[in-house]
Amino acid sequence: MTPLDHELARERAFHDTCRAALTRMVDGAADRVITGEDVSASGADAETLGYVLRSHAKELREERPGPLFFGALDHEDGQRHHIGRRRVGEHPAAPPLVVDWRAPVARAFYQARPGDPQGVRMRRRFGWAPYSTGDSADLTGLEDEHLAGAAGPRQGDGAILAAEIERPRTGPMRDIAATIQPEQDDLVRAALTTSVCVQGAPGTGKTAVGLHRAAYLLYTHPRRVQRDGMLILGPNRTFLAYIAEVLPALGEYDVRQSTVDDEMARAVGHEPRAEDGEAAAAVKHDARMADVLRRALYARVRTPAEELTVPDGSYRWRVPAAELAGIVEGVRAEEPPYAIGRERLRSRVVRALQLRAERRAGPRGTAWVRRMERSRPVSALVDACWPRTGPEEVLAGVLADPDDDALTADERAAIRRPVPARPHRSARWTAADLVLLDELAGLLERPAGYGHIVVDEAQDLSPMQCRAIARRVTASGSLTVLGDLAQGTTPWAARSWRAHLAHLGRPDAEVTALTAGFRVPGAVVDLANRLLGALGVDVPPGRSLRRDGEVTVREVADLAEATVDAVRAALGREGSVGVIAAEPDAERLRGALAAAGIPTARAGEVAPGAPRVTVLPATLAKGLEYDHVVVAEPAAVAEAEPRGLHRLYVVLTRAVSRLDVLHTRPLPKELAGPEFRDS
Ligand SMILES: Nc1ncnc2c1ncn2[C@@H]1O[C@H](COP(=O)(O)OP(=O)(O)OP(=O)(O)O)[C@@H](O)[C@H]1O
Repeated sequence: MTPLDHELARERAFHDTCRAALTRMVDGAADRVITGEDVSASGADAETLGYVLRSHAKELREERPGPLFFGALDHEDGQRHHIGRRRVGEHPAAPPLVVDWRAPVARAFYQARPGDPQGVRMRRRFGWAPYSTGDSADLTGLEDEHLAGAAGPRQGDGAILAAEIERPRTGPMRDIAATIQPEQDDLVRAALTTSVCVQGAPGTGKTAVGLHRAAYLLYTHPRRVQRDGMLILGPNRTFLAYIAEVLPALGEYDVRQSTVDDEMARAVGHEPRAEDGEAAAAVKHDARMADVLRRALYARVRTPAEELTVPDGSYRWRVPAAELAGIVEGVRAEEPPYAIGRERLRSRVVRALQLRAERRAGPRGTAWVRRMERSRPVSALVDACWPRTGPEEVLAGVLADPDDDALTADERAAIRRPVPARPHRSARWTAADLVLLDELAGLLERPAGYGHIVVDEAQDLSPMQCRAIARRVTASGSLTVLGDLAQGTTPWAARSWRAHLAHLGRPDAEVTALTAGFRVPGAVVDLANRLLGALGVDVPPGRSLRRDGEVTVREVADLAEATVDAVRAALGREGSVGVIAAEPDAERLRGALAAAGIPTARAGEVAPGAPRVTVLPATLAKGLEYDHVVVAEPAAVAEAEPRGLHRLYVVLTRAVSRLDVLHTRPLPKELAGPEFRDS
């Protein structure tokens, strides 16, 4: 037996020990589940405790089977820690067999290096068979890195890390807990109160960082983050389906994952049932709309023309119009949410009545105050000066007559739309209208916030969408903003992070650039980077950490035929295949592949058993990745929309290993250059 075999045998035996302990943990958790009938605590408390324990037991039971650790640290003080996706230990107070990757003691696994060993003598990485369900026999390799002290020889050459980075992709996105890199770890473990912004070239791990940061914060601040809630926002449902498995794999099940559009629809209680033209959408998403809406709402507030008279038994209390006007102006100047302003006005008016009453007739109690507040004259005054209203009514008014100097005549014309005065509930709102309704709802009442929001593909948000997100963060909460200015494809996409962060309510958040790419091979990065100069943004170009990669760029006579051939060839290798084209081409190519007997999936179909080939329109490619990508007719992708070159940049950078670019028409000139050969 070689020393390596001996170590592997020892580690497999330890894994068996951990597995047995985990089984006892699962059984123990189930045994500890109680209900209101089992304990003497008050019914509600027992029910809450029971719920928590039941949830914990259920999570443990439903945990996906897999290896229980991926690394280990030998510390200079002689301690050894195995590190895995979750803690394994039967007794909460005793040292665990496996430490959770998020625990402070695990940090050195990601950060220690020869010049700065952080008390670590040796770091060990374990190699597990692909798709292992956690059978100890699947532990097939280990690599040791001696960082300090009596340095022994390094076993392995970093192949375990490289294999993890270069592994073929199938199914949904996976977690990267085993291989988080130091610069990623800094972002993952930033303090809860710190809002971070990551400008990352394609495939640098922005999404991965955001999801692991979410898991880290939930582990490190369970009470605070769980109490206020955590929200992950992605660009579309296809993307959400792709990332949906990552947090559960890290043991976190209670995180809301949504799109901005869905979040708006849920908040305002309407689905979008109409579409805006380009010009109207551009105006509605512009930051100036915030002022337009605020002015429209507060234009409803009026100063009273007459004095207030309230009968009270044999008395009549009077407040002169000038004093009432002062009260209204005073409340308005305080800029409370509109609904609170209404109640504040009511109580100040009653206070003015009370002062008069007490001067004449002695102290008035709470019951008197309540009676005055509900009295008809006071309610009529409040309704007249600070009328009750709702977001739909105000927006309908703005769209019917967008009479605000902040907008040009053309802009007013672009959004002018007759909306039935009543009932507003049945109006046909557009997606941009929902954002405006949400802005108004936020002016009427402060919404409940989340403790932390992770926003992916944030470069594509409009200023108004950014404001909607900013409103949803609690006063002490924070944001993780992830994006790439070069991948901005919406008409309002950000060109600078500073301005964007200001709309997100975090003008001072630090912007960190990630440039080391885990997805895109060097040859693909080189091709995509040819577009960068034409994209009008100042971002550092990405580079690749991968050693593999092939690119072919071919002019072909028949796009469908060439696509079928390229896909056939790709299917001879391992991994997923993505065929990406402009919308009408995508449908045509799907048909050609079907006719050739090649089944295809639609974007976002990640269920086991889904076909290996996905055909998708370029507009849905953002955030996704495939081992082999066939880009059909790049010129059509570039021409399909105003920011078509940005879209093409996104499309080209979806390839994990191999990229075929097929074209019948000339390539966009920005992409043309020296020919690519297989590398
Ligand atoms: N430290 C890492 N170890 C292994 N794989 C990694 C690491 N970081 C990222 N990856 C992998 O690289 C791929 C790209 O990551 P991710 O999708 O998070 O990048 P991104 O910056 O969001 O990309 P894009 O902007 O193109 O959408 C994913 O498959 C991810 O799992």
